[in-house]
Amino acid sequence: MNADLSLYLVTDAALCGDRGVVATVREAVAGGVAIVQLRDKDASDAQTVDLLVELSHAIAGRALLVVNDRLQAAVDARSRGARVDGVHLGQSDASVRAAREALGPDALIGLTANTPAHLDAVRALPPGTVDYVGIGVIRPTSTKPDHPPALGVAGFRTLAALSPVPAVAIGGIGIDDVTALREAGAAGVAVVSALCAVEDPHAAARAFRRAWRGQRPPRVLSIAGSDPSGGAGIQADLKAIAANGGYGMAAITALTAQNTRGVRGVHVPPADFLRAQLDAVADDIEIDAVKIGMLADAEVIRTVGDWLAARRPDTVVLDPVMVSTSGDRLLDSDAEAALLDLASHADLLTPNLDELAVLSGCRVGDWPEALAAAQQVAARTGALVLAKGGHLAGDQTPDALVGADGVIVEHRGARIDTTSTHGTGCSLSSALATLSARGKDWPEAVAGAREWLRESLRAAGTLDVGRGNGPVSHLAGLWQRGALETRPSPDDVRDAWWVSIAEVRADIDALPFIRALADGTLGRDRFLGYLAQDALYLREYARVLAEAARLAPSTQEQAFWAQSAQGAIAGELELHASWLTPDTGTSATTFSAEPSAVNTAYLDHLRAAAFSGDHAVLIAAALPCFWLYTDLGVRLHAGSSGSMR
Ligand SMILES: Cc1ncc(COP(=O)(O)OP(=O)(O)O)c(N)n1
Ligand SMILES: Cc1nc(C(=O)O)sc1CCOP(=O)(O)O
Ligand SMILES: [Mg+2]
Repeated sequence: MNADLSLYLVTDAALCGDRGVVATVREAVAGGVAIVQLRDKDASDAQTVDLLVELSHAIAGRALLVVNDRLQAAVDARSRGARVDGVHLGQSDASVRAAREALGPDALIGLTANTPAHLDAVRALPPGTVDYVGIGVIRPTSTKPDHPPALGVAGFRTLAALSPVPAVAIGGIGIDDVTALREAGAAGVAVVSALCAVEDPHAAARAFRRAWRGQRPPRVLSIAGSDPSGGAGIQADLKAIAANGGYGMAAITALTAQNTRGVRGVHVPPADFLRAQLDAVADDIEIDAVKIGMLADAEVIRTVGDWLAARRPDTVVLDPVMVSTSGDRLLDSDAEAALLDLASHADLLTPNLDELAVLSGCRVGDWPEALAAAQQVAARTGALVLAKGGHLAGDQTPDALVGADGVIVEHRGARIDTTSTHGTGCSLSSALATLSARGKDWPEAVAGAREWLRESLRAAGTLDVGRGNGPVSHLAGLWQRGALETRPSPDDVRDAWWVSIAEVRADIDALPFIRALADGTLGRDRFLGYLAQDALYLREYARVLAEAARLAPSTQEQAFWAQSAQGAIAGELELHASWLTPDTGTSATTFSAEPSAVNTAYLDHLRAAAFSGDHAVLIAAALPCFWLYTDLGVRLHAGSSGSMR
């Protein structure tokens, strides 16, 4: 069997503690463990069979499952319907030939080998009898008191070089050993205490996977349709993967004739050719993550499901393309049922609201209903669900990561004013798969992918592609950060800053006070109260600007800051004085009101920066007031607080 041995968990009931073996395995597999070995010297044969059956259900095809020593237990568990992929045998356990005979040609048979003679014996066996060897111990370990002498990495390297089959390192391995062992020729690392005896096996497994992967970009395979206009499908996926730091690959499930104004036709190649594409990639390249998009019919869906069952990468994101933008169901009932089955192979699902309604069978008319439906789908499939609010009415577009127990994290933000939304679902799911494959946990991946997509949407208008709904600008971030020029101009840097804080600006625009100011409904007292606070603010702000003048490195800057300080006192206070007097309906006490909590916090921030003695820190703290005030004033004056600039 051609197995992924990279991260190999060997269980130990005592080290798993109160959490137990099954929960430990479930968490570690979710974190990226590729193969699990049930090892328990104290359990009876019957207990071992029972636990194999339970582990088989818990793993559900997400990793391989083998048993230590007990060949009959593997046979018996299989007869009870458990998926037991094989057995690991020591030099004094049953023979590997008997194991191969009992479990068949597709089973995974491992053998312990600690000397060159052991490896010579493997070489003498019929090819295909042993799939891998376990070589150890790397260093002494209390987990296996009767362990052989420690080899160290060098000793492992020597033996691995003699092995006719892939060699897994074991014994006293920690996260810091991974790179050296991989460079010494290990096909994987087998660990017990480093995954069983830790607080968070999921996080530990992800750390091991990151260490195993090293600094190379993750390999992300898109399994989706082709959109020749470049805005959606594998074309969008490849751009999104690259923009988020991955190496993109693509197996095409369908060819479409489409542009930004719609789909003219779809051609679905034979499903066995899709399988051939998938196997061709997997046979040659270690795939770290897959993103699954358009799957045209039940046969194609089942083909992908069968492939995942045999060669599942660490991360699987399924974007369940089931409903067209116009609301038409794209799949027949057989295909929808097959897609729901496929969903149980995924780590994360990214349905839009219409697809969430189909998957859950619930009404999804508003955001609370979307969250409830997402929780129901998560509970049913075992996958996490990203509920996407983009199709909601109104000017808010929330997203929420939801699990079986409810909302894990929710993001809110104003809708970005653009019609260039073609391919946003494809792009987002590809970004999520890539960020997860780079080692981010799902909340981090969701936050990063959402921010990247919003930046791509904000810049989409600059592409000017097609006369329909155009694509997002997948590489906008790279372009704006000057990745394609030698050095961004000050204007480019300023523009990039505006783009990077666009969500903050959108939130400011959405503030009730600003909206009331913009549409003329702000009450007089509210405005006078604001002026009173602003006057208190300006008095202190002037001191900060004076400090900036004092610290300024050049006379020109010194003059600028001194004039600004004078302006804060003279011009603004004079304006407030003309408003905040008894004949304008405010009493002296209004004017001398104490700074509000927000005002105080802001002033404390500025004072801390001012008296840090660092000019750069001071002007970095002081300038946002200048820039945002001007920006807001200009847009309010222009009577529009929607378009940014
Ligand atoms: C992956 C792997 N390698 C070596 C061993 C040790 O197996 P064995 O020699 O049978 O010793 P016990 O595990 O039975 O004490 C292993 N279990 N897994
Ligand atoms: C199960 C086993 N077999 C070994 C061998 O050398 O064959 S060492 C070992 C235990 C490894 O535990 P830990 O990762 O906690 O050191
Ligand atoms: Mg043994």
